[in-house]
Amino acid sequence: MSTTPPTVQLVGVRKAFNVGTPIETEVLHGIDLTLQPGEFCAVMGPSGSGKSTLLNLVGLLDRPTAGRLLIQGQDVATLDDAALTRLRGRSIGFVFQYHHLIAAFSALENVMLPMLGQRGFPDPAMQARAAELLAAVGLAEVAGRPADRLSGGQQQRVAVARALAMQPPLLLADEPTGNLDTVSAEAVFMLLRRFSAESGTAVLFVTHNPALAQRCDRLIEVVDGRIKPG
Ligand SMILES: Nc1ncnc2c1ncn2[C@@H]1O[C@H](COP(=O)(O)OP(=O)(O)OP(=O)(O)O)[C@@H](O)[C@H]1O
Repeated sequence: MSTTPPTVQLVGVRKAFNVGTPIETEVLHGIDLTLQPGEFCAVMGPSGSGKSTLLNLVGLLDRPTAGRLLIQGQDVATLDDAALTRLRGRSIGFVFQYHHLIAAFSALENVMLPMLGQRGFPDPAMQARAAELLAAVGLAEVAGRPADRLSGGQQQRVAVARALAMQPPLLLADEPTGNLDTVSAEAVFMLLRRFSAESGTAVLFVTHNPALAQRCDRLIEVVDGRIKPG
């Protein structure tokens, strides 16, 4: 019998940074966390508690100093940097507070970028998929407009469409609604919720907004580099 592995599993994960040889400072002190497919998990915690460090590890942008990290059952310690990059491109979408769109590119071109990264050349199917995603986030009318001529809320919705382009099993959202007004924040949140429910994508959603956090499937709190028991 085959069972689907958790999308993310951390066992005793620690992260220390070198802050001048030989001084190391440990920021995460043994994190245990399991995220199942389709689970939408809010991450809260004071500034500096280690939330972004945790997301960087789960997003394969950095490696733990100790402990085990598995993505869809695969222990990432067994992967070299090239394999890690491939796994990240295939499996993980990112949405940040500041969306990092390419200003001069149209909304459509920005959404096509991850697909281009995988294929290396544009094709009509890619364009159709990007247009479909923009329609799904309510931006069909502005698909051809350069990113820097969109409102903040529209830009963040483009960033969400871009993150979903590869249909990743895991989405990491670091304060994606942090710089948005209430109406735009609600639209982006609902979009992420809907996408996760429809596609079985597991989501880690860092937020300082307790009202949004309460509406997630689960809420974890990171305090001083540990997940608060609760
Ligand atoms: N590359 C690094 N080198 C040294 N220390 C680091 C590094 N990255 C993060 N830190 C430290 O790790 C701690 C946790 O930082 P982190 O950015 O993960 O917190 P956070 O919970 O995401 O905060 P915020 O809510 O303000 O974004 C902080 O004390 C920070 O200074």
